[in-house]
Amino acid sequence: MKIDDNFYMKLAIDEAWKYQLLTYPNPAVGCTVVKNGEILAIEAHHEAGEAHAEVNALKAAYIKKNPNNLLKMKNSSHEIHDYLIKNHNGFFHDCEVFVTLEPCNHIGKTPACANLLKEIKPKRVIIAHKDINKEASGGCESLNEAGIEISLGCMEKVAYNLLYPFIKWRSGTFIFFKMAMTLNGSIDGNISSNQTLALTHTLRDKIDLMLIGGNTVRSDKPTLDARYIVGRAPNVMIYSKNKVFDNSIPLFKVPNREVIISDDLFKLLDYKFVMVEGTYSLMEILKERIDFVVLLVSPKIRKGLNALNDIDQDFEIIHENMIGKEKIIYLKRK
Ligand SMILES: NC(=O)C1=CN([C@@H]2O[C@H](COP(=O)(O)OP(=O)(O)OC[C@H]3O[C@@H](n4cnc5c(N)ncnc54)[C@H](OP(=O)(O)O)[C@@H]3O)[C@@H](O)[C@H]2O)C=CC1
Ligand SMILES: Nc1c(N[C@@H]2O[C@H](COP(=O)(O)O)[C@@H](O)[C@H]2O)[nH]c(=O)[nH]c1=O
Repeated sequence: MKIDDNFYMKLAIDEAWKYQLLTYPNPAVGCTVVKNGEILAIEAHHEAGEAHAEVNALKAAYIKKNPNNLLKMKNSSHEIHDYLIKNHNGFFHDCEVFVTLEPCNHIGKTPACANLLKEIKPKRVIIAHKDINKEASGGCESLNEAGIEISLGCMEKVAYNLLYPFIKWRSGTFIFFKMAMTLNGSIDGNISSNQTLALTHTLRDKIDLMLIGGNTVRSDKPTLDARYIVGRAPNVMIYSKNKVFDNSIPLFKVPNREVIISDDLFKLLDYKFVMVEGTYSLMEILKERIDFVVLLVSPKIRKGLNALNDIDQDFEIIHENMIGKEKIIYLKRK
């Protein structure tokens, strides 16, 4: 394996994927800090409002070499920026910072990363993808003006898939289709581990709308809340022609949530971030509208409902991660 810019950037990209979709409305971003060939930190942005990937990585890199430093106690992005600007003492001058997205150049919920980098002056900043958000872009120019060497476009195509949800929800609607299955394709009953269910519930907590099929509501009698993480239950649209449901089904009883029963899929375009929980009937209907399929694969083989359907669709695997002992696979339609 060649240890080059692509190698370090891939580490940053993989770290960012661990938080894919969880950073909404922000993009998922990762960052690797390398000092004279030694990897000091591989970090990511975890959640909107929290520190950006660069800030987490610069903090971790500094602490790696200064383990008992006060910086350990600083958690907010503002505190970390302030501390590093005042105390870096040239620590980063021989560092290379690999970041999957152009460092932000504006003060939003957190201070500008480009400003922090200008102050601590790393040897080089390597960027995979330009920021498409006009408000936050301009980081490259700003670093250039400060005399910091920039390399732009390292693994840009791979980073594009990472950035894709952000690109879609900035300009319209991002729709992903989540499906849990066993290794042999069974989709009924309890499939996922508690850790994977917690991820599903974290996603439910983040989205603007969940879409679910009419039959699923009748057969599963679901709740569709975010109880595993004590989060916010999403608004739900039940895709239905029939439109007749027993209103004792738990999902109708969850407080502070809207339930729409509709056969109008154009309604999805009123929302920015939509999760579909479904299987093959719904996938067949929605396949042209779906941006990502997120498959949660449990390492079990068992008797159950399988893929007996008419769907015929090829996909590209754009990423895969483990969640505990289960696998999460991200797919894009070919
Ligand atoms: N493993 C997993 O992750 C999941 C498993 N499941 C399971 O999989 C099974 C199948 O689910 P899934 O494949 O998602 O599909 P569903 O059977 O839930 O969805 C299809 C529904 O879409 C509605 N529909 C179809 N065509 C139209 C149309 N032209 N206009 C309006 N509404 C329409 C119908 O609702 P109506 O009949 O009300 O008209 C139909 O019942 C479920 O029964 C459930 O048990 C479900 C979700 C996730
Ligand atoms: N069984 C299963 C899923 N099933 C989905 O969750 C719905 C039930 O939600 P709730 O009533 O809130 O628990 C069900 O109708 C289907 O959409 N999802 C997963 O991630 N993993 C699983 O193992």
